[in-house]
Amino acid sequence: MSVHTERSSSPSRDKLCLALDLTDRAALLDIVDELKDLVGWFKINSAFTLFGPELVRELLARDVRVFLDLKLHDIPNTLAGYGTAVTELGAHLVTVHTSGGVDMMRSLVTSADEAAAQLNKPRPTFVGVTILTSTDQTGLNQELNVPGTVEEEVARRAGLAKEAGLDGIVCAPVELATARKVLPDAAFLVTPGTRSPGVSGNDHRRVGTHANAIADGSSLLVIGRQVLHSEDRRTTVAQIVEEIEEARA
Ligand SMILES: O=c1ccn([C@@H]2O[C@H](COP(=O)(O)O)[C@@H](O)[C@H]2O)c(=O)[nH]1
Repeated sequence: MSVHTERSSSPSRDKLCLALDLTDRAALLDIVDELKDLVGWFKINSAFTLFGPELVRELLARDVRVFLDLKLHDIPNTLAGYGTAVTELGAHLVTVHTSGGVDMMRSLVTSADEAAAQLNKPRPTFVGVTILTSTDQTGLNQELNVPGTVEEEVARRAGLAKEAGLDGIVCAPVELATARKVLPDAAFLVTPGTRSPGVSGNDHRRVGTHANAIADGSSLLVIGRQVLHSEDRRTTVAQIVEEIEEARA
């Protein structure tokens, strides 16, 4: 089995993913061109709905890594189809909801492994979304009717991801230490919900700083609005790079 693992020469670039939550195709590609020397990964959701696989190919042609944030959640047979499709497309990283269960997640991985062997190319890295960073303790217990603490539930779902053969998980920065205890050392831990000190966490309910997330073992910081809404995107990214470098020192 081969999985996308290639690394660039800049460690901080490898740790940074820009969430391209915008639907203007030209503006989106301009931002990628503006920042791709500093940012190694670019994530698409709504833009994929609008512009589809062609957009993924356009990003891949720019020699950046593509995070296709599909947050898959369906029956195992349907997930098998996705496993083949995302491998054929060449996405580097794909999300699936752990709440769909082990059989569902395993079906994605198995079909992607088969497609990768057939096509002689790596399959995407698969990470399981544990609890969305917009969910807090009250939301988990009262609205979703899930007992226990958020941290316990993240650990439980990380265990399901491991059992299903996923490569890692998505969690809030505050759960990294717990997740690292449940998962193998090589697990790929993706953390949205990080910000520079003093910057608004927006709709995230479980947030942390970029520096703390790196120090606690995040594999990839996913950052959108702090960069997209800033007056000078390059300066903002350069400042985040500094925070990452300091945390790694
Ligand atoms: O639990 C999750 C899972 C995914 N996300 C995604 O991360 C980015 C965060 O964007 P910001 O603008 O930096 O808040 C966004 O694309 C989400 O879809 C998440 O936030 N939480």
